[in-house]
Amino acid sequence: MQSGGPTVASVNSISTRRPLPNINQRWFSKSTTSSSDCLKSPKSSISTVKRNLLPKLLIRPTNEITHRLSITIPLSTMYGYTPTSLTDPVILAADESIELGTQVISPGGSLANVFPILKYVPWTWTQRMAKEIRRLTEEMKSIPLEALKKDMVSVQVHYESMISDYEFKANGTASPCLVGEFLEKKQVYGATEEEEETILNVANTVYGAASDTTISATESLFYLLTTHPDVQAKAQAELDNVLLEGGMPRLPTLEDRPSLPYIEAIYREVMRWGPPLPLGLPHATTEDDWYKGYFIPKGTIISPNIWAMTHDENRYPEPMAFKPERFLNDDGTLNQDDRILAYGFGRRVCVGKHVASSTLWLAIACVLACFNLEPKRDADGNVIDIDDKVHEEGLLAHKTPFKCNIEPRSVEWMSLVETLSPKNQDKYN
Ligand code: HEM
Repeated sequence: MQSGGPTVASVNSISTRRPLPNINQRWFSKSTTSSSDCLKSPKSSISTVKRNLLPKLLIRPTNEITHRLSITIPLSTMYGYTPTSLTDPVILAADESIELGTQVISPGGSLANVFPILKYVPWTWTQRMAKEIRRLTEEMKSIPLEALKKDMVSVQVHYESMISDYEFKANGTASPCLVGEFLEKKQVYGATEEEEETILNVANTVYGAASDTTISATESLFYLLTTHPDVQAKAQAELDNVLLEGGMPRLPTLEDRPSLPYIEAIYREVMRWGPPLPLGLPHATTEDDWYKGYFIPKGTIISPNIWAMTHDENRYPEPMAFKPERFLNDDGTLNQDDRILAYGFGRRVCVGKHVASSTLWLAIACVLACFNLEPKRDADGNVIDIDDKVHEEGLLAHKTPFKCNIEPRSVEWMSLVETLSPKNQDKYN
């Protein structure tokens, strides 16, 4: 548990009656340039990081990598669906729907948040947005659902007597997924329309909640590692100690997590430095309240200023600096500051925080084990400066794009990564 950090009380202290605490302009400056067991299981995180992240680092631009990692996990755990590219129709519909949705729910993002009566007036901006979001949400649901149903039909024909087994696809390539599990049980036990609707809505919520947040954290991760070679070197020394067996490398797994305190400290520091939702998600009070002399009427929209909490100078001196060491004791063990405020608080805390934590930890450990990251150089060999700007997209913060080189650390690591490439999967599995 966290020791003496910001509490839920400090969350309540921010009301619409009072200006938000002095949040750093960088997050919001428009002028910047450039469930089910599926939710608890780290398995999807492991295979996605290994198959979708590492081989791609050898060949793809980083923005595609961060998207691929972050989008594939929720889509595969919910629908067993693997998008083929960043222009996959599910991704396009989701991107647009999430962007419009976060605009609408942002405090001040819509007049209807201030004057709720406007929700009922047809042809207002909010009404039109809501209609468009509904259309896009239907697309996000129906495309992967139809793909999954097709696969399941072939299962019925092929494996009729094994319908209650976890073999969803005739070709056997799909991992178990929430919607598939439901459809399978429905064939055996039946289900009401309402139950089906609920499951599909859960799947959609997870996809919406999991993708952009993980993308944002992964962007911060790549930026911070690229600009901090000292942190990379320290982390790689720790990883080599655990992962090199007889000189031969192996990839990290979640079982290694307790043996790698510096990697854990990097995870905590990335989430502290760049909380993906700097102002959390807005909530409304259910009754009148007083806090430190401020009256907060029932129905007030409250935004927890997570960014201010993770950049509290008293708690985190030099808060803009990236220093994983702030989470370590003098003897190199982890300190007690293990509450990741970026996931929110209380009853509505992020339900996917364990999936996110496993995914991000594996991404940090695997990337650093296999690669060195450094800023790109121009034709004369000079380092191209990387700015520290971050921009907002709805409620989410994203690092502005930057260029970096991602090089395998050695021939041995490179060969290991190549074995994970999809074209080699059959050979090595
Ligand atoms: C870096 C990754 C992530 C961050 C920083 C993050 C952060 C958050 C935050 C701040 C909230 C709002 C909490 C509140 O209302 O106080 C939230 C809610 C939620 N998150 Fe996450 N999240 C992440 C990843 C995920 C993943 C991977 C999933 C699903 C697998 C997920 C599913 C959800 C859901 C369903 C909610 C709504 C919970 C509710 O309202 O009861 N999130 N998340």
